[in-house]
Amino acid sequence: MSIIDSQPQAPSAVTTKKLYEPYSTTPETTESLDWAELVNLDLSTFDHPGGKEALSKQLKYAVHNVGFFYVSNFGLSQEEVDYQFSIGKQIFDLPLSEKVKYGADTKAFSYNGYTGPANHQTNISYVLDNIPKFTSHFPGKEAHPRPVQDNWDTIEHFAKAIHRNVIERLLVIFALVLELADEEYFVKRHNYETRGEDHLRYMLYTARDKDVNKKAQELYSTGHTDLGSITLLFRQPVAGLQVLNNDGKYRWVRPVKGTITVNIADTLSLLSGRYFKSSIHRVSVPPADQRHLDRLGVLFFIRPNNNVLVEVVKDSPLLKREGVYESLEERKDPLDVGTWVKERQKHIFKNVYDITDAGQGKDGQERDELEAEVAGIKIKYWN
Ligand SMILES: O=C(O)CCC(=O)C(=O)O
Ligand SMILES: [Fe+2]
Repeated sequence: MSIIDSQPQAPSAVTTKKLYEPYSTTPETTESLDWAELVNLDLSTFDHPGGKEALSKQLKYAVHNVGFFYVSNFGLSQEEVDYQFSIGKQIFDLPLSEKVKYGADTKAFSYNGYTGPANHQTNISYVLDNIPKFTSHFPGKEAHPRPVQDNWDTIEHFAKAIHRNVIERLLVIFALVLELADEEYFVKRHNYETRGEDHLRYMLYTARDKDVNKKAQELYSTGHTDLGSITLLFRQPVAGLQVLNNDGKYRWVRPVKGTITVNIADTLSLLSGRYFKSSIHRVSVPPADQRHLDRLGVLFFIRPNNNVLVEVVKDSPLLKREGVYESLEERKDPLDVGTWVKERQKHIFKNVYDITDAGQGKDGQERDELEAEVAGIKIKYWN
Protein backbone atom coordinates (compact mmCIF):
# COMPACT_ATOMS: atom_id res chain seq x y z
CA MET A 1 0.00 0.00 0.00
CA SER A 2 1.44 3.37 -0.92
CA ILE A 3 1.73 6.18 1.56
CA ILE A 4 -0.82 8.18 -0.36
CA ASP A 5 -3.43 5.42 -0.05
CA SER A 6 -3.05 5.29 3.70
CA GLN A 7 -3.50 9.04 4.17
CA PRO A 8 -6.74 9.91 5.93
CA GLN A 9 -9.26 11.38 3.53
CA ALA A 10 -10.05 15.06 3.99
CA PRO A 11 -13.77 15.57 4.55
CA SER A 12 -15.33 16.61 1.28
CA ALA A 13 -18.78 17.52 0.02
CA VAL A 14 -19.15 13.89 -1.05
CA THR A 15 -18.39 12.41 2.38
CA THR A 16 -20.79 14.91 3.97
CA LYS A 17 -23.46 13.69 1.59
CA LYS A 18 -23.14 10.17 2.92
CA LEU A 19 -24.62 11.36 6.22
CA TYR A 20 -28.08 10.62 4.87
CA GLU A 21 -29.68 7.99 2.72
CA PRO A 22 -31.23 9.49 -0.41
CA TYR A 23 -34.92 10.21 -0.14
CA SER A 24 -36.60 7.09 -1.48
CA THR A 25 -38.37 7.58 -4.75
CA THR A 26 -42.01 6.72 -4.85
CA PRO A 27 -43.80 4.97 -7.71
CA GLU A 28 -45.96 7.22 -9.84
CA THR A 29 -49.71 6.96 -9.53
CA THR A 30 -51.31 4.40 -11.81
CA GLU A 31 -54.60 6.26 -11.83
CA SER A 32 -55.62 7.99 -14.99
CA LEU A 33 -55.93 11.61 -13.96
CA ASP A 34 -56.92 14.65 -15.94
CA TRP A 35 -53.39 16.04 -16.42
CA ALA A 36 -52.64 19.59 -17.58
CA GLU A 37 -50.66 19.80 -20.82
CA LEU A 38 -47.65 21.98 -20.10
CA VAL A 39 -44.63 22.96 -22.19
CA ASN A 40 -41.14 21.98 -21.15
CA LEU A 41 -38.23 24.35 -21.71
CA ASP A 42 -34.92 22.56 -22.28
CA LEU A 43 -32.59 25.08 -20.67
CA SER A 44 -29.48 23.43 -22.16
CA THR A 45 -30.40 25.14 -25.45
CA PHE A 46 -30.39 28.62 -23.89
CA ASP A 47 -26.81 29.47 -24.97
CA HIS A 48 -27.06 27.92 -28.44
CA PRO A 49 -27.21 30.44 -31.29
CA GLY A 50 -30.83 31.63 -31.32
CA GLY A 51 -31.51 29.37 -28.31
CA LYS A 52 -33.03 31.83 -25.86
CA GLU A 53 -35.11 33.43 -28.62
CA ALA A 54 -36.49 29.98 -29.52
CA LEU A 55 -37.25 29.32 -25.85
CA SER A 56 -39.11 32.63 -25.60
CA LYS A 57 -41.26 31.64 -28.59
CA GLN A 58 -41.93 28.30 -26.96
CA LEU A 59 -43.01 29.98 -23.73
CA LYS A 60 -45.06 32.81 -25.18
CA TYR A 61 -48.43 31.07 -25.12
CA ALA A 62 -47.91 29.55 -21.67
CA VAL A 63 -46.97 32.78 -19.87
CA HIS A 64 -50.11 34.53 -21.02
CA ASN A 65 -52.60 31.69 -20.98
CA VAL A 66 -51.43 29.01 -18.58
CA GLY A 67 -48.94 30.35 -16.02
CA PHE A 68 -47.36 26.91 -15.46
CA PHE A 69 -44.56 25.11 -17.33
CA TYR A 70 -41.60 22.77 -16.78
CA VAL A 71 -37.89 23.31 -17.20
CA SER A 72 -35.33 20.54 -17.74
CA ASN A 73 -31.53 20.29 -18.10
CA PHE A 74 -30.88 22.98 -15.54
CA GLY A 75 -27.34 21.90 -14.71
CA LEU A 76 -27.86 20.08 -11.40
CA SER A 77 -27.73 16.30 -11.11
CA GLN A 78 -30.62 14.14 -9.90
CA GLU A 79 -28.37 13.17 -7.00
CA GLU A 80 -28.03 16.80 -5.94
CA VAL A 81 -31.78 17.29 -6.14
CA ASP A 82 -32.47 14.05 -4.23
CA TYR A 83 -30.08 15.19 -1.56
CA GLN A 84 -32.20 18.28 -0.94
CA PHE A 85 -35.13 15.97 -0.25
CA SER A 86 -32.94 14.06 2.21
CA ILE A 87 -32.27 17.29 4.06
CA GLY A 88 -35.98 18.08 4.12
CA LYS A 89 -36.77 14.64 5.49
CA GLN A 90 -34.18 15.01 8.24
CA ILE A 91 -35.66 18.38 9.26
CA PHE A 92 -39.19 17.09 9.60
CA ASP A 93 -38.07 13.89 11.35
CA LEU A 94 -36.76 16.01 14.22
CA PRO A 95 -38.87 16.15 17.38
CA LEU A 96 -41.26 19.11 17.45
CA SER A 97 -39.45 20.55 20.46
CA GLU A 98 -36.32 20.84 18.33
CA LYS A 99 -38.08 22.34 15.28
CA VAL A 100 -39.91 25.06 17.20
CA LYS A 101 -36.62 26.40 18.50
CA TYR A 102 -36.18 27.71 14.97
CA GLY A 103 -39.75 28.87 14.47
CA ALA A 104 -40.59 31.70 12.07
CA ASP A 105 -41.49 34.97 13.76
CA THR A 106 -45.10 34.77 12.66
CA LYS A 107 -46.06 37.73 14.88
CA ALA A 108 -43.84 39.88 12.67
CA PHE A 109 -45.39 38.14 9.62
CA SER A 110 -42.02 36.67 8.76
CA TYR A 111 -41.77 33.53 6.70
CA ASN A 112 -38.21 32.54 7.49
CA GLY A 113 -37.70 29.51 9.71
CA TYR A 114 -40.00 26.68 10.74
CA THR A 115 -43.76 27.03 10.51
CA GLY A 116 -46.01 24.30 11.78
CA PRO A 117 -48.00 23.25 14.80
CA ALA A 118 -46.93 24.93 18.01
CA ASN A 119 -45.49 28.10 16.63
CA HIS A 120 -48.53 28.86 14.57
CA GLN A 121 -51.94 28.02 15.90
CA THR A 122 -53.82 27.10 12.80
CA ASN A 123 -55.02 23.99 11.13
CA ILE A 124 -52.49 24.11 8.35
CA SER A 125 -52.01 20.74 6.76
CA TYR A 126 -48.33 21.14 6.09
CA VAL A 127 -45.16 22.12 7.86
CA LEU A 128 -42.34 24.04 6.33
CA ASP A 129 -38.90 25.40 6.86
CA ASN A 130 -37.96 28.49 4.87
CA ILE A 131 -34.40 29.60 4.24
CA PRO A 132 -33.84 33.12 2.90
CA LYS A 133 -31.13 34.14 0.47
CA PHE A 134 -27.51 33.55 1.48
CA THR A 135 -26.74 37.25 1.91
CA SER A 136 -25.68 39.44 4.82
CA HIS A 137 -29.26 40.65 5.38
CA PHE A 138 -30.29 37.47 7.16
CA PRO A 139 -29.07 35.45 10.12
CA GLY A 140 -26.86 32.54 9.18
CA LYS A 141 -27.13 28.84 9.80
CA GLU A 142 -27.67 29.24 13.57
CA ALA A 143 -31.25 30.28 12.75
CA HIS A 144 -32.05 26.84 11.32
CA PRO A 145 -32.31 23.29 12.62
CA ARG A 146 -29.38 20.90 12.71
CA PRO A 147 -29.76 19.24 9.28
CA VAL A 148 -29.68 22.71 7.69
CA GLN A 149 -26.67 23.74 9.76
CA ASP A 150 -24.81 20.57 8.84
CA ASN A 151 -25.49 21.09 5.15
CA TRP A 152 -25.26 24.86 4.97
CA ASP A 153 -22.62 24.98 2.21
CA THR A 154 -24.39 22.41 0.07
CA ILE A 155 -27.68 24.30 0.40
CA GLU A 156 -26.00 27.59 -0.47
CA HIS A 157 -24.39 26.01 -3.53
CA PHE A 158 -27.76 24.58 -4.59
CA ALA A 159 -29.65 27.87 -4.08
CA LYS A 160 -27.08 29.92 -5.96
CA ALA A 161 -26.89 27.43 -8.82
CA ILE A 162 -30.67 27.65 -9.15
CA HIS A 163 -30.47 31.42 -9.26
CA ARG A 164 -27.84 31.40 -12.00
CA ASN A 165 -28.99 28.46 -14.08
CA VAL A 166 -32.74 28.77 -13.84
CA ILE A 167 -33.97 32.08 -12.45
CA GLU A 168 -31.70 34.38 -14.44
CA ARG A 169 -32.33 32.45 -17.66
CA LEU A 170 -36.07 32.50 -17.19
CA LEU A 171 -35.94 36.22 -16.46
CA VAL A 172 -34.16 36.80 -19.78
CA ILE A 173 -36.74 34.65 -21.56
CA PHE A 174 -39.57 36.71 -20.00
CA ALA A 175 -37.91 39.94 -21.22
CA LEU A 176 -37.62 38.45 -24.70
CA VAL A 177 -41.31 37.49 -24.65
CA LEU A 178 -42.11 41.15 -23.92
CA GLU A 179 -39.64 42.14 -26.71
CA LEU A 180 -37.79 44.47 -24.33
CA ALA A 181 -34.72 46.26 -25.68
CA ASP A 182 -32.91 45.32 -22.45
CA GLU A 183 -33.05 41.55 -22.09
CA GLU A 184 -31.55 41.90 -18.59
CA TYR A 185 -34.45 44.10 -17.41
CA PHE A 186 -35.84 41.52 -14.96
CA VAL A 187 -32.42 40.05 -14.12
CA LYS A 188 -31.32 43.48 -12.84
CA ARG A 189 -34.37 43.58 -10.60
CA HIS A 190 -33.57 40.16 -9.12
CA ASN A 191 -29.96 40.75 -8.16
CA TYR A 192 -28.90 37.98 -5.77
CA GLU A 193 -26.82 40.19 -3.49
CA THR A 194 -29.51 42.87 -3.06
CA ARG A 195 -32.02 42.45 -0.24
CA GLY A 196 -35.05 40.47 -1.31
CA GLU A 197 -37.48 38.10 0.39
CA ASP A 198 -36.87 35.08 -1.83
CA HIS A 199 -36.68 31.78 -0.01
CA LEU A 200 -36.01 28.10 -0.36
CA ARG A 201 -38.69 25.99 1.30
CA TYR A 202 -38.71 22.41 2.49
CA MET A 203 -42.36 21.48 2.81
CA LEU A 204 -44.12 18.40 4.10
CA TYR A 205 -47.76 17.37 3.86
CA THR A 206 -48.40 14.44 6.14
CA ALA A 207 -50.90 11.81 5.02
CA ARG A 208 -54.21 12.31 6.82
CA ASP A 209 -57.14 10.18 7.90
CA LYS A 210 -60.11 9.78 5.63
CA ASP A 211 -62.31 11.78 7.98
CA VAL A 212 -59.92 14.70 8.12
CA ASN A 213 -59.60 14.71 4.35
CA LYS A 214 -63.36 14.78 4.02
CA LYS A 215 -63.70 17.68 6.41
CA ALA A 216 -61.06 19.52 4.41
CA GLN A 217 -63.04 18.88 1.21
CA GLU A 218 -60.28 16.59 -0.08
CA LEU A 219 -57.79 19.44 -0.21
CA TYR A 220 -54.36 19.97 1.33
CA SER A 221 -54.30 23.58 0.19
CA THR A 222 -57.02 25.79 -1.21
CA GLY A 223 -56.80 27.66 -4.50
CA HIS A 224 -54.38 30.56 -4.43
CA THR A 225 -51.87 32.52 -6.43
CA ASP A 226 -48.30 32.91 -5.20
CA LEU A 227 -47.19 36.41 -4.37
CA GLY A 228 -43.64 36.71 -5.77
CA SER A 229 -42.22 36.58 -9.30
CA ILE A 230 -42.05 32.87 -9.91
CA THR A 231 -42.15 29.68 -7.88
CA LEU A 232 -40.04 26.60 -8.63
CA LEU A 233 -41.18 23.21 -7.42
CA PHE A 234 -38.92 20.18 -7.14
CA ARG A 235 -41.27 17.31 -6.64
CA GLN A 236 -41.51 13.70 -5.59
CA PRO A 237 -43.93 11.69 -7.71
CA VAL A 238 -46.84 12.15 -5.31
CA ALA A 239 -49.63 13.80 -7.31
CA GLY A 240 -51.55 16.59 -5.64
CA LEU A 241 -50.84 19.91 -7.33
CA GLN A 242 -53.63 21.17 -9.59
CA VAL A 243 -53.92 24.26 -11.79
CA LEU A 244 -57.17 26.03 -12.61
CA ASN A 245 -57.62 25.88 -16.36
CA ASN A 246 -59.24 28.57 -18.50
CA ASP A 247 -62.32 26.34 -18.76
CA GLY A 248 -62.83 26.70 -14.99
CA LYS A 249 -61.71 23.15 -14.19
CA TYR A 250 -58.73 22.09 -12.13
CA ARG A 251 -56.22 19.82 -13.91
CA TRP A 252 -53.51 17.77 -12.19
CA VAL A 253 -49.93 18.91 -12.71
CA ARG A 254 -47.88 15.77 -13.31
CA PRO A 255 -44.58 15.50 -11.47
CA VAL A 256 -42.11 14.77 -14.30
CA LYS A 257 -38.73 13.28 -13.45
CA GLY A 258 -35.76 15.50 -14.28
CA THR A 259 -37.87 18.65 -14.44
CA ILE A 260 -38.76 21.56 -12.22
CA THR A 261 -42.38 22.72 -12.26
CA VAL A 262 -42.52 26.50 -12.56
CA ASN A 263 -45.42 28.87 -11.99
CA ILE A 264 -45.73 32.58 -12.51
CA ALA A 265 -46.74 34.58 -9.46
CA ASP A 266 -48.46 37.89 -8.72
CA THR A 267 -45.55 40.33 -8.69
CA LEU A 268 -44.19 39.32 -12.09
CA SER A 269 -47.73 39.46 -13.37
CA LEU A 270 -48.07 43.03 -12.03
CA LEU A 271 -44.76 44.07 -13.65
CA SER A 272 -46.22 42.87 -16.96
CA GLY A 273 -49.48 44.80 -16.50
CA ARG A 274 -51.12 41.45 -15.65
CA TYR A 275 -50.24 40.13 -19.13
CA PHE A 276 -48.31 37.24 -17.55
CA LYS A 277 -50.74 34.92 -15.88
CA SER A 278 -50.41 34.27 -12.16
CA SER A 279 -52.24 30.96 -12.06
CA ILE A 280 -54.63 29.83 -9.45
CA HIS A 281 -53.49 26.48 -8.12
CA ARG A 282 -54.19 24.24 -5.16
CA VAL A 283 -53.08 20.96 -3.65
CA SER A 284 -55.54 18.09 -3.62
CA VAL A 285 -55.39 15.02 -1.45
CA PRO A 286 -53.35 12.58 -3.60
CA PRO A 287 -55.08 9.87 -5.69
CA ALA A 288 -56.19 6.68 -3.90
CA ASP A 289 -52.96 4.75 -4.54
CA GLN A 290 -50.82 7.55 -3.04
CA ARG A 291 -52.90 9.13 -0.31
CA HIS A 292 -51.24 7.12 2.43
CA LEU A 293 -47.88 8.75 1.51
CA ASP A 294 -46.34 11.81 3.07
CA ARG A 295 -45.64 14.40 0.42
CA LEU A 296 -42.34 16.24 0.59
CA GLY A 297 -41.43 19.19 -1.63
CA VAL A 298 -38.46 21.46 -2.20
CA LEU A 299 -39.61 24.84 -3.46
CA PHE A 300 -38.10 28.19 -4.35
CA PHE A 301 -40.19 31.33 -3.96
CA ILE A 302 -38.57 34.05 -6.05
CA ARG A 303 -39.27 37.75 -5.60
CA PRO A 304 -37.87 40.94 -7.11
CA ASN A 305 -35.48 42.89 -4.88
CA ASN A 306 -37.17 44.91 -2.13
CA ASN A 307 -36.14 48.24 -3.67
CA VAL A 308 -37.82 47.50 -7.02
CA LEU A 309 -40.98 49.45 -7.73
CA VAL A 310 -44.17 47.55 -8.45
CA GLU A 311 -44.72 49.27 -11.79
CA VAL A 312 -45.44 48.02 -15.26
CA VAL A 313 -42.44 47.69 -17.54
CA LYS A 314 -42.38 50.53 -20.06
CA ASP A 315 -41.83 50.28 -23.80
CA SER A 316 -42.74 46.67 -24.38
CA PRO A 317 -43.74 46.42 -28.06
CA LEU A 318 -45.81 43.34 -27.20
CA LEU A 319 -47.74 45.08 -24.41
CA LYS A 320 -48.29 48.04 -26.73
CA ARG A 321 -49.74 45.83 -29.48
CA GLU A 322 -51.90 44.01 -26.95
CA GLY A 323 -53.35 47.29 -25.64
CA VAL A 324 -52.16 46.59 -22.11
CA TYR A 325 -50.94 50.16 -21.50
CA GLU A 326 -54.35 51.63 -22.35
CA SER A 327 -56.10 49.54 -19.73
CA LEU A 328 -53.78 50.37 -16.83
CA GLU A 329 -55.07 52.19 -13.79
CA GLU A 330 -53.02 55.17 -12.61
CA ARG A 331 -51.28 54.70 -9.30
CA LYS A 332 -50.43 57.89 -7.44
CA ASP A 333 -47.97 56.80 -4.76
CA PRO A 334 -45.16 54.44 -5.74
CA LEU A 335 -45.05 51.02 -4.09
CA ASP A 336 -41.83 49.10 -3.57
CA VAL A 337 -41.63 45.32 -3.53
CA GLY A 338 -40.44 45.24 0.10
CA THR A 339 -43.62 46.99 1.30
CA TRP A 340 -45.86 44.99 -1.01
CA VAL A 341 -44.42 41.67 0.15
CA LYS A 342 -44.79 42.63 3.81
CA GLU A 343 -48.38 43.75 3.36
CA ARG A 344 -49.24 40.57 1.46
CA GLN A 345 -47.63 38.36 4.09
CA LYS A 346 -49.60 40.21 6.75
CA HIS A 347 -52.76 39.66 4.75
CA ILE A 348 -52.03 35.97 4.33
CA PHE A 349 -51.36 35.47 8.02
CA LYS A 350 -54.49 37.37 9.09
CA ASN A 351 -56.97 36.29 6.49
CA VAL A 352 -55.85 33.01 5.10
CA TYR A 353 -53.99 31.12 7.82
CA ASP A 354 -55.90 32.45 10.78
CA ILE A 355 -59.34 32.12 9.31
CA THR A 356 -59.42 28.93 7.37
CA ASP A 357 -56.20 27.57 6.14
CA ALA A 358 -56.43 24.77 3.83
CA GLY A 359 -55.68 22.01 6.18
CA GLN A 360 -59.00 21.44 7.72
CA GLY A 361 -60.97 24.55 6.96
CA LYS A 362 -63.68 25.59 9.35
CA ASP A 363 -66.68 23.42 9.94
CA GLY A 364 -69.35 23.89 7.39
CA GLN A 365 -67.70 26.84 5.74
CA GLU A 366 -67.92 27.20 1.99
CA ARG A 367 -64.68 27.78 0.14
CA ASP A 368 -65.42 31.14 -1.36
CA GLU A 369 -63.48 33.29 -3.74
CA LEU A 370 -62.81 36.56 -1.92
CA GLU A 371 -61.50 39.90 -3.08
CA ALA A 372 -59.37 42.33 -1.16
CA GLU A 373 -57.16 45.33 -1.67
CA VAL A 374 -53.64 45.11 -0.32
CA ALA A 375 -51.40 48.21 -0.62
CA GLY A 376 -53.91 49.52 -3.14
CA ILE A 377 -53.68 46.44 -5.37
CA LYS A 378 -56.66 44.17 -5.98
CA ILE A 379 -56.06 40.56 -5.08
CA LYS A 380 -58.16 37.44 -4.87
CA TYR A 381 -57.90 34.71 -2.33
CA TRP A 382 -59.91 31.74 -1.27
CA ASN A 383 -61.08 30.73 2.15
O1 LIG B 1 -46.96 21.55 -2.79
C1 LIG B 1 -47.21 21.95 -3.92
O2 LIG B 1 -47.20 21.19 -4.90
C2 LIG B 1 -47.56 23.40 -4.16
C3 LIG B 1 -47.41 24.26 -2.96
C4 LIG B 1 -47.88 25.67 -3.20
O3 LIG B 1 -48.64 25.95 -4.07
C5 LIG B 1 -47.38 26.74 -2.32
O4 LIG B 1 -46.74 26.45 -1.29
O5 LIG B 1 -47.60 27.92 -2.65
FE1 LIG C 1 -48.60 28.09 -4.42
